[in-house]
Amino acid sequence: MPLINVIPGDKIPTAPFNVRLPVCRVPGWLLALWWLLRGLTRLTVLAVRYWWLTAPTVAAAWIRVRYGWPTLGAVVLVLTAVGVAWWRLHPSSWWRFGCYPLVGRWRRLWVYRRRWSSVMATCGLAMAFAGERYVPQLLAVRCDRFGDRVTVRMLPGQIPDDWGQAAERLAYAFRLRDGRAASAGRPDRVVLHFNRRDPLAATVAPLPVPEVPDLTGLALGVQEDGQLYQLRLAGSHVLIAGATNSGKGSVIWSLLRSLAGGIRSGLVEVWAFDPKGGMELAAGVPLFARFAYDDPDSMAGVLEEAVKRMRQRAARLRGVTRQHVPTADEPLLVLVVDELAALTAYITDRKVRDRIRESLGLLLSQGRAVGVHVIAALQDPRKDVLPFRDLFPTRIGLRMTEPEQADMVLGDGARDRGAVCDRIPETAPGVGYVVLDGRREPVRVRFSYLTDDDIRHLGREHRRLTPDTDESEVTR
Ligand SMILES: Nc1ncnc2c1ncn2[C@@H]1O[C@H](COP(=O)(O)OP(=O)(O)OP(=O)(O)O)[C@@H](O)[C@H]1O
Repeated sequence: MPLINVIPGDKIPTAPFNVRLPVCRVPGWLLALWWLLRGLTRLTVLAVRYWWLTAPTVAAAWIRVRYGWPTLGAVVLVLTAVGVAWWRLHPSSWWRFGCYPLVGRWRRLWVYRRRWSSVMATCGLAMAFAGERYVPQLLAVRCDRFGDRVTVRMLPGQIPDDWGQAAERLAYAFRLRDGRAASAGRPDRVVLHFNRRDPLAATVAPLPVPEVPDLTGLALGVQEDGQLYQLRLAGSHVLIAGATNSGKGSVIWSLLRSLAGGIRSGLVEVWAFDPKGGMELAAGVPLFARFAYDDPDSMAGVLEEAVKRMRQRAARLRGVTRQHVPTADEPLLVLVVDELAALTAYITDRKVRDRIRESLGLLLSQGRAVGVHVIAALQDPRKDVLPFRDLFPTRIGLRMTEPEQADMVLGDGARDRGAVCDRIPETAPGVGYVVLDGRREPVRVRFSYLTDDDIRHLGREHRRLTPDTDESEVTR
């Protein structure tokens, strides 16, 4: 038995009452006094810990004894009126500072505290050491409109990934459906996110188009915590993976919309490839400098032109700068490919396929520094379908059909850390997971959705202003 208990968890006594028979005779009254004192101390601790319950109860009892029922009724009435007035006049502060803190305390006591030890044991998060049992400590519960954020102090030896794997079981144990774990500011803590309602249930309307696109943060959608999701295109290529109808088109169009200001001014040049016959991208033709579809041979030719342009640019910039800065003379070149696998795997003509693969490999490995970026969507992320998966620094995982596909797209262990792409319902197109800089756990995002009218309107409002803009010329 160690001399000092070094485990910072809640210790569970092996039996409800640890009564040890005294070696010497202790008088019965002393024993009774001892138990009474212990009971009183425990009661005081509970009264202080749950002051938000005990303080109003004591105050109500005192008013009732001192002034009688009518006064107590009047005080309750006034407090209710103040609450209602606050709610009507300033609902956001009422929810934030009045309601949710109280609901959080109540849920901590009633939902979590009550079942904590048993749930920790049944979900495999409790441990035994030196004959004693320990459970992780429940530190705080915060509520908002969508669910609970539960902060826990982990036991030594546990990491947030252990909690990520158990998160769904924990959610069900606490009678909720959706759970995931995220690391907290301190290394001994983990935050469990349990949702009652999905914050991303509603479709996200198209976001405003900035005059000058910020390539370090293009706003494409909304994150689960309500913040805008901003994608860093500078120095990156983007891979969008998802099953059919998962909303890949909405990611592409959100991206094109955020770039539209630059397309109009000539800072950004988009070359679009739509191997599925032009169905997906045709509505935005006025935005594109090149639009290749249908014929694999011509698409291979356009890709080779892009490689040529990249090489010329690299030769010009060599020794001048290490990162290209877009100008109207030398714009950012963005290659958008809908269904990349149709170029890399499904083409039967081997020669054409090899030409395409070679060009793509060169663009992906050498394009970033010289302002040539590839944005590609695909359904099947397996390596034999997309050999250059690892050359895409930014990856987006939408709804997928197999659990292991999340790891293929977002990196090993992504699913255990919460990217459950296979669990995204078919009723939530445009919802996906992304990995943000400096965040271990993938973040759930909903991308904005542009209808065909929105796309046509975008094309009209932000069509390229350079003199060569002519749909018949740019469409191949
Ligand atoms: N972000 C979104 N928000 C709401 N609904 C969306 C969103 N994205 C797509 N949808 C809906 O889902 C349907 C399919 O979307 P989309 O065509 O973008 O999927 P996809 O993954 O590109 O499919 P495919 O692989 O067949 O081309 C759309 O017609 C639209 O109704």
